[in-house]
Amino acid sequence: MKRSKPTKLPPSEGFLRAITLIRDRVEDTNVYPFTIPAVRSLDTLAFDPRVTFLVGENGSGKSTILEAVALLLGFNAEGGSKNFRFATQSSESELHRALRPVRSARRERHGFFLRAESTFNVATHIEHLGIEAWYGGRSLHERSHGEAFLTLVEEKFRPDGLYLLDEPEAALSPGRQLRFLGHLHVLAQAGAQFIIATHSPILLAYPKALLYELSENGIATVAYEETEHYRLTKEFLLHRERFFRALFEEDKEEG
Ligand SMILES: Nc1ncnc2c1ncn2[C@@H]1O[C@H](COP(=O)(O)OP(=O)(O)OP(=O)(O)O)[C@@H](O)[C@H]1O
Repeated sequence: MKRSKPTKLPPSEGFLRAITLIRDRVEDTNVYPFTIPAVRSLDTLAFDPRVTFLVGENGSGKSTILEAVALLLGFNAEGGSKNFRFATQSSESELHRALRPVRSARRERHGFFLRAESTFNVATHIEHLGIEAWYGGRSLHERSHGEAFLTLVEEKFRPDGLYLLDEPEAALSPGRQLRFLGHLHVLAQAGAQFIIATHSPILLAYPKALLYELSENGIATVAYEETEHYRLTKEFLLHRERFFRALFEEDKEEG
């Protein structure tokens, strides 16, 4: 009798369950980053085992929290894998020193912290290390921003990896954002964990994600359709002439 191969189920746990703010370790709540409402209100922030998004207005604290998680887990502040040790300008906050990670029994074997502004520096460091062969055999500098980013995802991201991404959409056209979502889904279903700060209504639509919205009121879970990003983009695409009427009102008055 022919036996079917046992299917290997992906692990149900992620690597990082949560982060907890230890208030006793906060020296001064009146200075950055504790002046940011989302940081000030942090207590325990639980992550989805697969995909968590941080969404919110510019300056709401997404990058600050993502960077603190990266430093807490031992990533280079400016991006890259845990083996990357380059720095161009040190500007990280002290938040990671006041955080405690709540880890699962699983340990990530791969990982990347990518910030929008440092894909270029990550590419430079890869060249410096002479490891382009790992990234498709061609310098990441010889690719566009979006191509370099997708090459990293396609060549380097693994199911046993933890990935912290800051505005990955900055590099990607809408079509490539969809392609990225395809990779994200395959990797997440196979066991990878992602924590992503984003403004993209396309990425945020990923149906299996946990969404946190950062605002003046702190940080709270939110449904996709309730995010400002979804509502504003939808309204704009459906009724852009209304927006233009309101936005360009001044022109009319002056003319
Ligand atoms: N090194 C720093 N020192 C002081 N304030 C800072 C520093 N870095 C950021 N801030 C301030 O902290 C707040 C949160 O910044 P952060 O970069 O975390 O926001 P964000 O939600 O990621 O914004 P964006 O969507 O524009 O990337 C902002 O008001 C910013 O000006």
